Amino acid sequence: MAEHDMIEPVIGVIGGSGLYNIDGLEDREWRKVETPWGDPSDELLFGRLDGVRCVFLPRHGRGHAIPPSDLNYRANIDALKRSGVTDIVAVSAVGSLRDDLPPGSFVLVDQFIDRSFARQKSFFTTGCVAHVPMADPTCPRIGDVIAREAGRLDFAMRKGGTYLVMEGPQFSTRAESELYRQWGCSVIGMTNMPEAKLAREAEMDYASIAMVTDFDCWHEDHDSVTVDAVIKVMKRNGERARALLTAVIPALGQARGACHAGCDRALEHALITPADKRDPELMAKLDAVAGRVLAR
Ligand SMILES: CSC[C@H]1O[C@H](OP(=O)(O)O)[C@H](O)[C@@H]1O
Ligand SMILES: Nc1ncnc2[nH]cnc12
Repeated sequence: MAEHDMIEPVIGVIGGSGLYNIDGLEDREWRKVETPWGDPSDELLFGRLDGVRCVFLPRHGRGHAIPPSDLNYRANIDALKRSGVTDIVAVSAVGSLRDDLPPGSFVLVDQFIDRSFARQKSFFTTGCVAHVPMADPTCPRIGDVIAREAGRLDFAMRKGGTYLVMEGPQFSTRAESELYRQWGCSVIGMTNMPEAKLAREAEMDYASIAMVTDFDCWHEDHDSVTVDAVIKVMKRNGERARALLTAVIPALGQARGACHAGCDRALEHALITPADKRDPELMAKLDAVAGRVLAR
């Protein structure tokens, strides 16, 4: 896309623990989307909110049956891209690593430390190598819109924070939790990587709203984190996230030019394998993710 072209954005929402649906969608329809990377977590929910096209995907599937390490992150991102999504708002439950982010806090994440290790992290495997920039892993344009709408709703949200991605599914040990605090991390979760990396490779703008459910295990006034405790806070967080999305989606959906941060052109200078050395089978699989740059 050239910088002066106008687009009608399509907003993708990836719902994490506690968010399996979104409110107020017109023309709603759950549809199966096939991808060359396998099956996404579930069918995708298509619809419109105030006329803005949006597509919702429950990250762990409806019924939350898929753990973080078994999620097919590539299929999830490809399915959204294939469905026309331009902007992704990811919503996730997290533990807090800071005293001033108690359960119930919302954080607009702007950095990640990726400690996950048992996942497929790239669309670009042997046969076509690409290295996209990740210095700023989230889209500041989407972040500004979320922060503005949160402000309008009088909704407290911390702008900026580092999300430590652990492999899981077990929660962290106290020593790990203390280490991540020393590293200056704000929150801990299990899913935003490789999701954010793959969104960047697929040239989709990605923002992450982290909803704090617990103090992980470092906090002296709190016991170890348990799923029961997490679920109690998660229900309330989920309701508030749905209210926020009802405002954010129509605001993000206004016609716009290219992203000033360049997220939608991340592959522009990323491919290193020359055209005549690329694997045709892999090229076919990359049709949705990299079609813009491979077509020329
Ligand atoms: C239910 S607590 C642990 C679980 O919740 C988070 O999931 P998501 O990021 O999809 O909201 C965390 O990453 C774990 O997968
Ligand atoms: N403490 C925690 N650690 C990892 N993922 C989480 N998701 C919610 N709380 C979490």
